[in-house]
Amino acid sequence: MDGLSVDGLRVSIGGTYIIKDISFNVKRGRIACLLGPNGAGKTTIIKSIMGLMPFSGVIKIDGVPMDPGSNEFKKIVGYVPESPLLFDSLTVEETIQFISSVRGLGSEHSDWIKWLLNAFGLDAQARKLISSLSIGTRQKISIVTALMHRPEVLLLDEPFNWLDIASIVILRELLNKYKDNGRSILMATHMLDVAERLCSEVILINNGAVLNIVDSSELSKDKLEKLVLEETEMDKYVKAVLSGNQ
Ligand SMILES: Nc1ncnc2c1ncn2[C@@H]1O[C@H](COP(=O)(O)OP(=O)(O)OP(=O)(O)O)[C@@H](O)[C@H]1O
Repeated sequence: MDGLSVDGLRVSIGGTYIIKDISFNVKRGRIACLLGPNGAGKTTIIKSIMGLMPFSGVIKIDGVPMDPGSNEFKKIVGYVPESPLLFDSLTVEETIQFISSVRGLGSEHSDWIKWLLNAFGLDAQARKLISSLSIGTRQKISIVTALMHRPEVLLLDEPFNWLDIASIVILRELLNKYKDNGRSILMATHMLDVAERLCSEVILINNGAVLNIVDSSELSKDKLEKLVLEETEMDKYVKAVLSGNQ
């Protein structure tokens, strides 16, 4: 099963490589989690795969090299950015209509979009301006807009941020189903409980490089916390802080 593959990804800013020759793949039917400290490079990896940052390397979907900026790529990929990127002056309804029109979605998508809006409790917000909504509600709209064209590959940057408990459970189960239907999902997260429940493999990142890729069937939550702290050497920092005088 092919899915998403990333080969030799490098990102240079001001002459310094902030992503250094990273390679991994996310097969169909798998969820890979990018885990690592703040500033490790998780968002940069996702943004470069989306074509939002200049990079070198090869991105393939199902074995086919893709140009991240192309329409073909956008049709098969869904993206939830670190913070919702929406137009403040549109209503929720207009936002959905706008994205449907840009993506050329026809009436065959209507039931699925209605289902998504209902699942995240957005029906009642239809006439409200984006600017008037809470950050959690904007995040739900960002998730709906990433899913409405039923993409084969999902790139999610901290998708659970700001969500209430019900939405966390709904998104978690939705992603599980999505994975079981043979899609590939790459997700950056700091939430170890989510990683433990959802991820097929954990890609540990630090200083712009892959430290390790671990199949999560081998990991319990406690082990995952220990693994992330030890592999990134954050354990030394945590010990030093906690053993200091307060
Ligand atoms: N546009 C930019 N200009 C300069 N440096 C950048 C830029 N974007 C990212 N970086 C640097 O690249 C490194 C990786 O940042 P990135 O946002 O990818 O980390 P992250 O793992 O997603 O962190 P977090 O967990 O805090 O979200 C950081 O050192 C950051 O300062």
